[in-house]
Amino acid sequence: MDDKTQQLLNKGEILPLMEEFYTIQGEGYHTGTAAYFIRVGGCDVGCHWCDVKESWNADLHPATMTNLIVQNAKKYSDTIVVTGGEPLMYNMDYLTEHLQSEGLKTHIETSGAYNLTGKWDWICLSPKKNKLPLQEVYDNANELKVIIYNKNDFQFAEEQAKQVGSDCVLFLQPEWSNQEKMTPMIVDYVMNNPKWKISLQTHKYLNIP
Ligand SMILES: C[S@@+](CC[C@H](N)C(=O)[O-])C[C@H]1O[C@@H](n2cnc3c(N)ncnc32)[C@H](O)[C@@H]1O
Ligand SMILES: Nc1nc2[nH]cc(C(=O)O)c2c(=O)[nH]1
Ligand code: SF4
Ligand SMILES: [Mg+2]
Repeated sequence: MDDKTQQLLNKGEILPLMEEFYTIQGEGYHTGTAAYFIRVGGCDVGCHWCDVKESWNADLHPATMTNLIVQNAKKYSDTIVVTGGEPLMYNMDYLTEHLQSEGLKTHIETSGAYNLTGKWDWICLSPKKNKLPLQEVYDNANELKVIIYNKNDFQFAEEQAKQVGSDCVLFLQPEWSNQEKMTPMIVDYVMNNPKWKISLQTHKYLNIP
């Protein structure tokens, strides 16, 4: 990458764009709400069950002018979900300032493992054991969405819940490949521990992106 490109990337004026699509938010607090998704490439967190491993290598995704991403997004929806990959590997200030100045709501899906940049109307924090969130992301999370792959993850979820603010909405979401096994356990867990809610990947049941 040349110096000029690197500088634009550092300022968030370009971003490696994997895909963008208009769909229904399938997960968490805003489930059921129409939203435009911007998926940024690049992630080094390495979740073995990640459902978008194609996103991990940023070099495979074209550096795209952030202004163009914003001008396109505003044609589709008032609500923009920025996801990845791990969007906080990049400076999100430029993208979110321009989305908000167009009157759009900015939502993020993040592992919280990198500095919190950007101005967000909603932060969904999905913490990962192999690269824990930074304190500033815990402090600003609007929802905590812990993925349940096995029984040990309930303990991890409780530890993570201690780190977020008292208004943060708490979700347990079954890992997709293991959901037949874990969903009944999550149902029982939520009935016994009603501070938690269950989140399903409803877009996968609906066969939409
Ligand atoms: C693909 S990640 C991208 C954003 C960010 N890297 C993160 O992990 O939050 C988007 C959401 O999908 C969740 N997710 C990824 N793979 C999953 C799977 N196999 N089953 C359930 N949820 C999954 C993540 O935990 C996260 O909440
Ligand atoms: N419909 C839909 N909802 C989602 N919520 C979070 C997603 C993500 O991959 O970040 C996602 C996704 O990929 N599709
Ligand atoms: S942090 Fe997110 S994108 Fe990265 S590997 Fe884990 S689930 Fe996938
Ligand atoms: Mg997804």
